[in-house]
Formats: sequence, C-alpha cells, structure tokens
Amino acid sequence: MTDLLPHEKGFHVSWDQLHRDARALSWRLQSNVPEGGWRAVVAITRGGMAPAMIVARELDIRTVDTISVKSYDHQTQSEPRIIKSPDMDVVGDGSGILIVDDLVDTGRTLEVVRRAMPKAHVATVYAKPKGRPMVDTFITEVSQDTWIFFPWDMALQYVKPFHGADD
Ligand SMILES: O=P(O)(O)OC[C@H]1O[C@H](OP(=O)(O)OP(=O)(O)O)[C@H](O)[C@@H]1O
Ligand code: HPA
Ligand SMILES: [Mg+2]
Repeated sequence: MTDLLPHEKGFHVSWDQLHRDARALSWRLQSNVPEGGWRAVVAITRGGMAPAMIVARELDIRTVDTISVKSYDHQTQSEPRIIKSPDMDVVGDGSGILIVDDLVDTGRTLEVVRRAMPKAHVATVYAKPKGRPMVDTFITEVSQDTWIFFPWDMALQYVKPFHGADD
C-alpha cells in the first residue's frame, strides 16, 4: 500500500540517494572497526541487502550472510520472527559482525536480531526516534510519522503540474 493517511508524511529515496547514504554509512563505520576487522556483514532481508552490498563493497568485507525477519505485511506490523538464521558457526555471539538494515522504525526487528547476535554492531541507513536506541550507527533520522519509500517499491511516473491540478 502506498496510500498515506493525511497526518502521515512520505520520504522518497531514489537509488542514487540510497547509494550516497549507504556510502556515508560506510564512511562513518570506519571509526568503529573492531580489533581484527569486521569478520562478516549480516544483511537483514530484504531491505538490508542493498545497503549491505554497498557497505561490504566500501569496507572490503567479503563474507556476507543474511538473517530473515518477517515483521510487516505492507504497512501493518505483526510479531517479528526469524524465518532464516545466518551461519551461526560464522557469526557466533556477534563479535566482529556488522549487521546492516535499511531502516529502524519501532526497533522490534532489531530487538529480535540483537537477541540472536548480542555482540554485533548494528548499522542502518535511516532511523526513526523510537527505534534509534537499537542502532549503533545510522545516517539520517526522520520523524516517527514519516513513511520511508525505497526505490525498489517505486516507479517513475507522470505527475500533473501544480497549476490547474485541482481543475
Ligand atoms: O524497526 P521495525 O519497526 O521492526 O521496522 C523496520 C524493519 O521493517 C522493514 O522490513 P520488513 O519487515 O517490512 O521486511 P522487508 O525488509 O523484507 O521489506 C525494514 O526493512 C526493517 O527491516
Ligand atoms: O518507513 C518505512 N518504510 C518502509 N518500510 C518500513 N518498515 C517499517 N517502517 C518502514
Ligand atoms: Mg526489512
């Protein structure tokens, strides 16, 4: 669903913007590199996969795994659950592991992920205030009532000019 209620705001992110913001996240993460370097990136599917790829490329991390947490059906949240775990022999308690997601909203997804890898470093590109305490590093904060639209959920389309739009 892309319909917004009147009080809700939309923050539309293009591929180009996502690329820039994920690069900025990589840059910021350089000051948090653990002793011995990052052992692996774990992307939270599906939204974390695009930023995780960019971060892994920028930081030259070759081992990339995934954790799948299902918590939303469109814009309606349900109880988050892990439906696919990363290789626990690799990630262990999370030491030296960089978890990447596109955004944190309520923080419920990260709550579940952090429980599985308590010592991991958690990075998201975007953050809303409620979920912010669950993230170690992020780039842009938006208000809680803003819905972030990602490029993979959008398409270019014609829009009417403002002048005469209500005619
Ligand atoms: O902080 P929260 O309130 O838990 O919300 C944030 C999570 O919700 C979205 O994923 P979603 O579960 O919709 O799945 P997707 O990444 O496959 O789209 C988003 O990509 C985050 O992973
Ligand atoms: O603002 C959002 N945008 C896209 N997906 C989301 N999942 C939780 N919050 C959001
Ligand atoms: Mg997600």
